Amino acid sequence: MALISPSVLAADFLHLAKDIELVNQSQADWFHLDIMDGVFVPNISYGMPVMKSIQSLAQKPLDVHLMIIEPERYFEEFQKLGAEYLTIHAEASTHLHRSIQVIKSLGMKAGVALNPHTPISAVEEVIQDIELLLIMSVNPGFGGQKFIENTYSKIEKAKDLIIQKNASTLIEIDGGVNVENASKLIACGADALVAGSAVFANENPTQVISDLKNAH
Ligand SMILES: O=C(CO)[C@H](O)[C@H](O)COP(=O)(O)O
Ligand SMILES: [Co+2]
Repeated sequence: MALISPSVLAADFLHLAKDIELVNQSQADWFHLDIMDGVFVPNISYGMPVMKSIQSLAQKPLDVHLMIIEPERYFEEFQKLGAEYLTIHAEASTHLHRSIQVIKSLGMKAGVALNPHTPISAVEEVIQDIELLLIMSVNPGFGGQKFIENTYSKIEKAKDLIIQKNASTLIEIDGGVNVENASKLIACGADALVAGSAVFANENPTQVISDLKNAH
């Protein structure tokens, strides 16, 4: 069974408490929080005050996906806001190794995200240091985009690397994940699935979370 991380980006922000509570009561494992700065990606999502409100209600670990330049400026703040997994983009961190060590020294689990064009080899030298490898299956910045098919072979390459290096890194897939492609993603080696619009744009989000959880 894969870990399921519903993306709050697709939730109803006018009734955020309702959607957080829905995830609390569901089979989901984590909350996926997308933080965008309008520079690294062409969109601005939400920031610290909203994350603080989410944290106050969330009863599951916060899986925080930073899509911001120079993310190290905010590591301590995200730690205080309760991030369990803090994921930074390889493309946004000049000193990726150092940033990973800082995240871990603050007591968080470190994740690295890769854009669709970035090869798995970009994390070859740090794979043993990270708890999570987030493979973007859309170009980051927006929810509701079409899944990029090349992701399947990329997951297999990531899995090979993890086995070869004897690492225990989890592979997370983010973007365009739904009940239709979940089984194939898991078969290729995905350990965790992020789903935003597939969950919250559906009239029965709890059922979709359950279907994703039970995909095999
Ligand atoms: O990181 C992201 C976008 O940059 C989101 O997590 C992702 O797009 C989830 O949304 P959806 O499931 O609707 O594609
Ligand atoms: Co994300």
